[in-house]
Order: sequence, then structure tokens, then C-alpha cells
Amino acid sequence: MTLELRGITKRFGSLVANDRINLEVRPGEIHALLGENGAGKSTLMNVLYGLYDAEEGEILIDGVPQRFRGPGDAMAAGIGMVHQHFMLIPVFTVAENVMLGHEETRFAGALDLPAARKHVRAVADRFGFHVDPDALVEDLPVGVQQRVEIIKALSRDAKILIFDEPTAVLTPQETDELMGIMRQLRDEGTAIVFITHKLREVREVADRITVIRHGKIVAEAQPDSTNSELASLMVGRAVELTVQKDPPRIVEGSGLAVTGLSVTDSTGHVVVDDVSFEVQPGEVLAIAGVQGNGQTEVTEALIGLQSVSRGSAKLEGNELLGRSVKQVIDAGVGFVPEDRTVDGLVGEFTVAENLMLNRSGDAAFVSGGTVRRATLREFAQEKIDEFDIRTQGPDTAAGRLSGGNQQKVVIARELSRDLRLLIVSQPTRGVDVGSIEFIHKRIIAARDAGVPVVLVSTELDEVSALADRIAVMYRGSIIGVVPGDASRETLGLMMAGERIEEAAA
Ligand SMILES: Nc1ncnc2c1ncn2[C@@H]1O[C@H](COP(=O)(O)OP(=O)(O)OP(=O)(O)O)[C@@H](O)[C@H]1O
Repeated sequence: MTLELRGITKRFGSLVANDRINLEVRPGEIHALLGENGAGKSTLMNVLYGLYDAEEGEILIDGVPQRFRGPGDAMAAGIGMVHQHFMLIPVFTVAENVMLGHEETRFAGALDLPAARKHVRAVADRFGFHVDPDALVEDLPVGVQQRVEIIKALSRDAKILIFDEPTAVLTPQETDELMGIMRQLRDEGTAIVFITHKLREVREVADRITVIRHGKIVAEAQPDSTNSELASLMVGRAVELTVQKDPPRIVEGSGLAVTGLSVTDSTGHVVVDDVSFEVQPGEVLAIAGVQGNGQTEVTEALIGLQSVSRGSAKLEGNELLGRSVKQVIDAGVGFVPEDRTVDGLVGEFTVAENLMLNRSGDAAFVSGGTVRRATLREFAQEKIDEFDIRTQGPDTAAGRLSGGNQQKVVIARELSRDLRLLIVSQPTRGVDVGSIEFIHKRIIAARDAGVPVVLVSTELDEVSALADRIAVMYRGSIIGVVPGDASRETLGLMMAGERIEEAAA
């Protein structure tokens, strides 16, 4: 089926999120949509999926104008969406999730679980992957959960599939597997819209590339373009893809010293096993590894979000463990959590309120129990300008911002205080290339100002760009520490569990 969007305009108040957009997606092609944070990509997809009503324009499928009053209509017309934040119900099985929403379609009436199971197996066989129809979704790794989303879309015979930043939370291997699935779907005639901030992925799978900036289509790019060409089309200026940094100037001082840290999860598994490392003032220590090897728990233990079974973490000689989150923050620890929607932001609070969450004890902002609104707005406006947060203003609810701009709010808040320690986890997830450049520069600036920085990232490019030393975690342990310029091959092997001796680190 050929999909055509003609003259789509979508406004939120005075903001024009989509400005007369024309886009055609043909059967058997992967059409990548590139654009900076807040450019209007998700809005356009939500219009296409019937979630938003556009003020102007038409959606045509095989030349026939459509009117979608909700996702149900879009699905019935053959459009499927694989969401960035999974829409699955964690306590249901794979088959039950696939069945949901089929009340009026072919697994109708009796809620036909056997038919749903059969469908799961058939799709898994078709793509040569394994998914157990009876597994609980919450027990599955994210890469597999995403396959469930795809299986769900295909159970409704989707001929046009939208992938909205599907790789943001995947490991490199899961990403490769997903791209294999996308290619196979394309070869079978599905029309695919692919949204991502990762230029390498676009160049690898896209047949056509459309670039959106400030709600308008600004260019069609070729898949054989270079990363820099794509980056500057997106952002409208040249982008430094790798931040320039001087060798670290390690300041004499005690920094962070973690010794024998162990964490046991609620089921009794040891998820962090006797981890020790030091970070000096003025250096970036990256903790690299495939997601789920204990890195998250290390950062959460340091900030006070996770109880520990053993160990010590001293910042400038003072114990951090056993303190409350507030006490740790007040001790000058900046923390960018890996999932901004859980620990980083309060969606219903305004951008300004979110920017001051770590300043409740600051007399400049709060006096006699009340927030000084004018000071706060002024501060927030400054941060919005400085960090280029695309929002209608300080009073907009943070949940209304595009994903990448929400991340910039968290980064702006955490990097705007005098810090004794900075812990950043997946700092550029969902962030566009221009903003990655900016965030990387700010992290390096904190390091150059003498702050010890702990970076947790699953992105090797990010680790290599920022780290002075790299500790690799595997199954709860640090299996080696290598210099910041270690090769991707070395890091890849270590992330897969191989111990490699590099004395220099
Ligand atoms: N429900 C909403 N209410 C008000 N404004 C909104 C709403 N949804 C999106 N916006 C605004 O519309 C603009 C486009 O946002 P959109 O989410 O489409 O961007 P995007 O290109 O998908 O960005 P990202 O790459 O960060 O996900 C942004 O300025 C955003 O703040």
C-alpha cells in the first residue's frame, strides 16, 4: 500500500508542530524521517496513527483519502506502530498482549488464546527468532518485548509500519537483529517509516531519507550521504560529531572511591558483585557494558535509590551509602538517570519546576516554604536558552516536550549546580546529534572544572568520545579497566565477558 500525506498541518496553540508536510511512503521501502528534537516527527506519526487530528491536510492510502478518528481506524486501514515506549501490559503473557485490542477482529468473541499463540509462533518462524507465546512480558529483555510489539502490529495485517525510535533502548546486537527484521518486512512489500537519531542506522537501512526541521520538510537526502552531511541537514549547521578534549588534568584530591560494592535484588540475585573503582577529580570514568549487567544498580546505589548489601562509596572521604537521595544530592552529587520518565522528570510539573527539583533547599528559590515564582521563571528561561530546550516557555508541562527536549531539561538541571561528583547514565538517549555535541561538551567542561565524572553508557561511540578510562561491567562485576582510547574490538570483547589485560589503565 502506498501512503501519502498531503499538506499536513498540526498546531498546539500557537506552535506549528507540522507545517504543510508532504510525504510519500511506498510499498517495499524503508523511509527514514530525520530531524532534531522537537522537529515534529512524532507529531506527524501520531497524526498518521489517528492519535492527533490535523488542522489541515489529507492522508491517502493507495490514492484514497482516509479519515482516522483514532488508532483503531488507522489499524483497520493497515497502519501499525511500534512505539518507543512499549505499550505492552507487563503482567500479561505475549499471546495475551497480542490478543488485546482484537475484540472486534479475527481473534474475536471468545478471546481466542490458541489463535494468538499460533500467530506468535508463525511470525517468530517467519523471521527466524524465538518468542515464547506464554512468557510473561515483564520477564523478557527489551529487545524481545519489541518483537512482541512487531508481532502485535502484524497480527492486524499492517502493511505500513511506523518505527518511532525503536533502537533507543536496544543493545547493538538487538539493533542489528531489528534492522534484519525491517529489511525482511520491506522485501516482503511492507512500507516502513523509520525514525531514529542514529545516523549510522539510517545509512545502513534507509532507501529514502526525508529531513524535517521546525515542522517543515527541508530536504530529501541520499542514503550514501556521510554522517556529517546528514547531521548538518538536520540541524542546519555543521556539527562536531566527536567532541574535542584535552588530556585530563587530574586535580589532587580524593574524588570518589568505591570499594567492595555489592547489591542483591529482590529475588536474591547478586546484581552488583564486589565492585571497586576510583574516579579522580577531573577525569571521566565510563562504565561500559551491555544493558543489564549491573551498571544501573551501581549508579542507583551511589545516589541512594538502591539499598546495598555490602561496600563503601566515599566522596572526598565522606560515606555516601546509607544516606537518602536528598542528602546525596545536597552533598553536591549531580545525577542524570537512565530513564528520565521514571526518575528524572515529573511530567505534570512545568519545565521551570522540573529545573528546580534539586534546589528545594536553596533560599534563592524557596523562602518560607513558598517558591519564588519570578526568580524561578527567570532562571528557567536562562536554562531554556542556554541548553536550547525547545518549549513554548517555562510554564509548559514537561510531559508535553518532545523526548529529546525532556532529556535536555534533566541535563540542564543537573549541570547547573556546583558539583562535587557527576553521575550520568545514558545522557544522550533520544537526543539529536546537535544536542549530543552540546551535552558532551558540557560533560567535558564539568570534568575540566575538576569534577569527578562517572558515565554509564551502552553506546560505544559515546564511551569512546568522553572517557579517560573505561571500566567494563559484565554480570555484576568489573571485568577490566582500559584506557579511554581502547579499540571498539577490545571493548566489544570485554562486553561479551572476555577478560583483557591492559596494564596502562
Ligand atoms: N501534546 C502536545 N501539546 C503541546 N505541544 C506538543 C505536544 N506534543 C508535541 N508538542 C510540541 O510539538 C513539537 C514537536 O514535537 P515532537 O514530539 O513531534 O518532536 P520530535 O521531532 O518527535 O522530537 P524528538 O526527536 O525529541 O522525539 C515540540 O515543540 C513539542 O513540544
